[in-house]
Amino acid sequence: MIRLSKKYLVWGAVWAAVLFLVVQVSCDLYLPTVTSNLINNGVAKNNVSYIWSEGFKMLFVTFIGVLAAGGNIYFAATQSQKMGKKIRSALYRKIMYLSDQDLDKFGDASLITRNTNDVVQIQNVMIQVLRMMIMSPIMLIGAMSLAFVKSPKLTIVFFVSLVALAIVVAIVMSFAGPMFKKLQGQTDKLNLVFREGLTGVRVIRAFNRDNYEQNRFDKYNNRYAKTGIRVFMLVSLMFPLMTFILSGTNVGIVWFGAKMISNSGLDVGNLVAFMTYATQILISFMMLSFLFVFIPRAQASATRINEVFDVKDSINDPKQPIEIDKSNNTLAFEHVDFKYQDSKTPVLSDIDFNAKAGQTVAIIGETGSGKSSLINLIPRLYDVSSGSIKINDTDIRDISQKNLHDLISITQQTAVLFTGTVKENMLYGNESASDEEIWHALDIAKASDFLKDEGGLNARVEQNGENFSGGQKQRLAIARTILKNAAIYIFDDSFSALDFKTDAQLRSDLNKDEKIRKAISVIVAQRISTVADADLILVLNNGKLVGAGTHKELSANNPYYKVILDSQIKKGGSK
Ligand SMILES: Nc1ncnc2c1ncn2[C@@H]1O[C@H](COP(=O)(O)OP(=O)(O)OP(=O)(O)O)[C@@H](O)[C@H]1O
Repeated sequence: MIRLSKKYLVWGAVWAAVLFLVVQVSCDLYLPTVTSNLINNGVAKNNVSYIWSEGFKMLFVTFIGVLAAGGNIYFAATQSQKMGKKIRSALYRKIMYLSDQDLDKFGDASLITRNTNDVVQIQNVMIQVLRMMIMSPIMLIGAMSLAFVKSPKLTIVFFVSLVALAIVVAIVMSFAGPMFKKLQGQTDKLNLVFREGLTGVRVIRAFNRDNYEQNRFDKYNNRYAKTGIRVFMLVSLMFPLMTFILSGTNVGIVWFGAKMISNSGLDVGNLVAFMTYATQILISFMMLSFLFVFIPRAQASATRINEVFDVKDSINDPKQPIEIDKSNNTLAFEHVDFKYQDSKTPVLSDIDFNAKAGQTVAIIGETGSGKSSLINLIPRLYDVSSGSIKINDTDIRDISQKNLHDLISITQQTAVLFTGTVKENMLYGNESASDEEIWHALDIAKASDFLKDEGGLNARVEQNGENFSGGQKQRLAIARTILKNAAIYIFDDSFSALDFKTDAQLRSDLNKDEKIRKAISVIVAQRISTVADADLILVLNNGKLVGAGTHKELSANNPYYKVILDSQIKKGGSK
């Protein structure tokens, strides 16, 4: 937490909070002395004018104390909230740049909890730290010194109470700390199951698994509630115990104080002041104790947040990047091997091919043969394990990621749309595109007809594009890809959701587009009809390149291609 505080607190504001607090505590500490004077010199001696003047003094000091408390609360509240805002924002930025591998490692649900619930824990504790953690020690030391001045003998009473309080706090803390850590982990699990339930709600209903999923959710919910009940019962136990010790202390002070008064060893006013100091001391100690119980919870959250910040970027920019522009580009895979971090066997082995501007490369192969893995290497979503990928004879690891991403336009296997309007989604591909250019891209992607009925470019896109069908979403994603001015266009199984006729029409229109005709297109597909026109067809089998050539060449002499071709002809596929 110290690390996050150092980075995200504005120290000028923190000092202002401290300054206001010092004023507030000074006022609080001065008040019992004024009370004691008022009783000893005013009430006991029947001096009405002294009572008035001390009374006004009390009001004035209280007023200043209230103002100072307001100032402190203002700075403490704004600083803790701003700190939360900055952490959330920095964490979001970090998450956006995490490699796919690291995203998989944390999981979506955990990253969401870290950026919401964990940050809130820190925020909540920080406001208390900026008040109690500073106020309590000052109050504790100030009240103890002043109480000691009033009566050194009576001080022994609350020393005994302090030891009792310390024992209670130590016991509670030792149990509560680990429990709070466990609670945060269980929040992750609960979010994960909830998220899965939400996204899979249709599947759950279709398979009649409502009860099964409900039980799964209840299992984690019960675990979370059990830990929560235990830890909060434990912490709540501190209240009555502390009140008991506080009351015992007051009884002890009154008992010994009364004896001292009867022996003329103490004034009544001093006893009243002493009791107020004793209450201040014990309350400060209690506040400090509560903080020490809640700090471990925030510390657990801070550790989880720092885990994300500490992830070293596995995909790095070169120190001296080579700039590549978009004209007459080439793309080459040179003996590329690739293996996912946690898997033992390589997903791709010895992939080798070349393409130049104006050519279309198609990749075909059965499910799981490595097609998506291959194309994910081009924008460096993952880095090759060995070999190299080159654009214009330059290794893509020697190009800045910004430059590389600028060269590439990609449609992923699952179309991703963002909440907003269709136009906003289209502008993702090209911020400065005119409406005319957008309609041109939508025309090629065969998305304009249904869009006209939906309200044109201003049609709403709901969360995950759920107000569009799978095929419509896919077409919008294709249009966005086309709209971008790129050197390499990648379509990962993007045409599978289209019927044969639309698929053929779309590819034919794609080839007519000036921008795309001059670029390299990489198409992943399952259907022979989609890949048949490509300049180079790569046949993948189990991560190995088992065929490369044109449709004509491969149909004549490649057994793997022939198997796919035969199976599709038998099924009634075209070509
Ligand atoms: N993130 C990942 N971590 C570990 N293994 C993965 C990951 N993604 C894919 N794989 C594995 O890599 C292999 C190739 O997967 P890939 O998605 O590249 O195949 P594909 O040919 O595109 O399949 P499909 O036609 O079904 O889309 C599969 O065995 C898969 O289990």
